Amino acid sequence: MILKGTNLKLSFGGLVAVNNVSFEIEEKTIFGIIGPNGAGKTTLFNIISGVYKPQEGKLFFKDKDITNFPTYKRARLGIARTHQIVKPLSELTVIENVMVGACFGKKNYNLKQAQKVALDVINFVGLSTKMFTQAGQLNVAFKKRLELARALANEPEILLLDEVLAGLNPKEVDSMLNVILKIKQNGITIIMIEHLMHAIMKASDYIMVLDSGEKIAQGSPQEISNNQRVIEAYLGDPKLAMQLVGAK
Ligand SMILES: Nc1ncnc2c1ncn2[C@@H]1O[C@H](COP(=O)(O)OP(=O)(O)OP(=O)(O)O)[C@@H](O)[C@H]1O
Repeated sequence: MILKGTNLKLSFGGLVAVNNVSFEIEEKTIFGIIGPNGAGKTTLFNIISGVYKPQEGKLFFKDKDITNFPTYKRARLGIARTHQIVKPLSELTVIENVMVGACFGKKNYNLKQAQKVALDVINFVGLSTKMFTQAGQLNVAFKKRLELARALANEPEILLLDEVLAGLNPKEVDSMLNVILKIKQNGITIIMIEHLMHAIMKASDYIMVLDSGEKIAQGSPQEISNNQRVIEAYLGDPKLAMQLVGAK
């Protein structure tokens, strides 16, 4: 077990965004998180990465209680994330952006070491042709790869991917999925939030389903796509419900 949450709870005023959520994530697996809009997925990511402190519950990284650790300490432990809205440093080139990631990661790299890590990661995610392009000039698909590269440059043990497939065309989705599976093969544990049902079903070893802040199911992709409660949760969004049933 690399990450464990117990009875996590976080409210915004009267709204309980994450309610009594517990989970255990095994090392070197892909753990998918799905749920309708507003289910609490991003809030849970923010609790895991340390942006928010839960009002109740605890978070453990390899049995170490990290509930009160600030974000930078979690990054040093090896927890890195991408953001739903990609935020590159637009004026800087791709390689400079990734070097920033390397400098703030697990190890205290100097510039030369950071450059080496950045080059490796840029090759790995397929961004080498864009290395000297200003980040602000990239299209969405390349910006998503850059976001992934910046997180990988932290040399994480756990990588949190927040909708890295959103806005990509089917070919780009396939290509990004291949990168994600390669990251897993390299021994990194991945926790991913995704609305694209067939993609998360294909990639994940286990899936946790949230609805209105609560965990309503957890299981293999096949178990989840057969789960009556999950299908009902998605009925407010018939298109997603059909994808879920079709994703069996
Ligand atoms: N900073 C905040 N202040 C107040 N309410 C918030 C805040 N962040 C999230 N919420 C609310 O908490 C609930 C859960 O939001 P969250 O973004 O975690 O859901 P989500 O499952 O990630 O949704 P989506 O799939 O639409 O991204 C929503 O009702 C949202 O409006």
